[in-house]
Amino acid sequence: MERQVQRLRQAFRSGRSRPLRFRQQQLEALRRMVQEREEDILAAIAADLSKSKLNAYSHEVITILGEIDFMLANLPELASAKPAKKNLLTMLDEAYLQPEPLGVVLIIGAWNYPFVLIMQPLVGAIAAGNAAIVKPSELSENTAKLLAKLLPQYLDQDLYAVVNGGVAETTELLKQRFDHILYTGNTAVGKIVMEAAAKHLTPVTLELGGKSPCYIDRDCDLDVACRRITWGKYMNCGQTCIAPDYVLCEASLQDQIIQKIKETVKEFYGENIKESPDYERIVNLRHFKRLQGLLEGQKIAFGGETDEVTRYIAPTVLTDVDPNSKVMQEEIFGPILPIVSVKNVDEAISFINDREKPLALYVFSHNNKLIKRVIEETSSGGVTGNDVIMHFTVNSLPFGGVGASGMGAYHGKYSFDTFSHQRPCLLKGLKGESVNKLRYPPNSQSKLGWAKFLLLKKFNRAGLLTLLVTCLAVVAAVFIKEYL
Ligand SMILES: NC(=O)c1ccc[n+]([C@@H]2O[C@H](COP(=O)([O-])OP(=O)(O)OC[C@H]3O[C@@H](n4cnc5c(N)ncnc54)[C@H](O)[C@@H]3O)[C@@H](O)[C@H]2O)c1
Ligand SMILES: CCCCCCCC=O
Repeated sequence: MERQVQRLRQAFRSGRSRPLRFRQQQLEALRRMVQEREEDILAAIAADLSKSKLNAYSHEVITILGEIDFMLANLPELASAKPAKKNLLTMLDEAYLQPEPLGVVLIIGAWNYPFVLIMQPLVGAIAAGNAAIVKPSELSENTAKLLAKLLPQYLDQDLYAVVNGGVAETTELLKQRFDHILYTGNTAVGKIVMEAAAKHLTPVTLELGGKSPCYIDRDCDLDVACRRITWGKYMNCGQTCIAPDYVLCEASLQDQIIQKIKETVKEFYGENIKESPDYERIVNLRHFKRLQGLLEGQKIAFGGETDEVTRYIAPTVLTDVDPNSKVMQEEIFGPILPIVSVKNVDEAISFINDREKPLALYVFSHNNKLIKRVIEETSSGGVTGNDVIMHFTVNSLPFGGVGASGMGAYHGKYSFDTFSHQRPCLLKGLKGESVNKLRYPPNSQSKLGWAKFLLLKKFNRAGLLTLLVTCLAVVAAVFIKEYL
């Protein structure tokens, strides 16, 4: 492992990954890989998550093609130096922010969207000019194996590498020194990653999970709300980091919501859900049993059927859920939707604020003011009003958590920034010592007066005009003294 990281670091130090043309070529190669090996990619995702190829394409491949296209279209602008504001003391100098790559970065992915969660950060890392090691999840082994086979065929092998394996391999990997780590997965392992990174003072982006609440207001189109919630909750069999984890609503709405979600489940997946190509399975037996455990002692409004052999759990709604029950203590990450009743929006806000900051927050209402109020008075990684999941798809919005749901963010420009250092540069000439004298010892009251004037004084319009004239006079004086 150490040798592998060394090899990447050497390649990075050669400077090969920095030129824009090189980054573009690598991103184009990545796009070619997705296009030419589409069938293999869809088959691997399908095998890992019992997912139809159509769903694998729309859940994972579209996102990556969109991300690569974005980076290719915007790379010159993203990588360019951005001029910075100057003060009176530096007005003749050049001040700018120069994005620079961080070095060798590590990307650790989770199993639930095994292709996206490796590829999307990798696109950002390459665009920003880094070398990268990716570590796909061992739980989605087909996608992991495929990435290990395909990426070296399309990308520069000295700069980009795939390491496969489980806890032992990741632990070994985390002993190495990286310049940034982007980890996607559960909070407990997030802490392990952060602790390992701290040993090298390596910055981390932690894309974690949590219980994302969904408040449904009484003033709402329940048909639309329930259709959207049903889509976001049961897609990927509930194994989505930003799936609505539970519903908060007034008790009087419960029965209607249950009925409408039940009807939508039928509309989406048919009478025999097990036969639906659009309904996935739980990733493994451990998670299947964990989810079964969450059903124990609950009042099942509909669903609840399970089949251990195929790891099938039906789309399920729980009603009158006690906030202290197990299903409300941990992220569900499966097709189980508890409904917890609250008296009103105030209670919903308190309920959310009494818990860890979630990765996503959803509010459904005709009343835009109410939506804005819930946003104002709570905190979460991201928000979608009157829908679920969709903020993930807008790459002009940074995607990430806050508090226990993570730190840092990526997607689009934010991926580029995550894997870059915005280097502040101030370039001065070697002339101008007569002005610089102001800051050299010995200090004096008059020098301090000038420093205050030049650095702290705020000007109105008239003041600005006087200042402009003064500056021109100073510039002229300096010019005459130093150049003539
Ligand atoms: N914020 C996001 O973008 C996002 C996306 C997907 C999933 N998630 C969250 O991830 C969680 C589900 O993923 P998971 O954690 O079950 O995935 P997982 O089991 O695939 O683990 C994630 C990664 O951590 C590694 N890992 C596991 N144990 C480790 C250890 N002891 N030391 C070092 N590395 C270790 C795995 O090899 C894997 O690559 C949920 O909480 C979900 O909400 C978040
Ligand atoms: C099209 C929806 C993709 C959702 C990906 C969510 C990633 C976290 O689990």
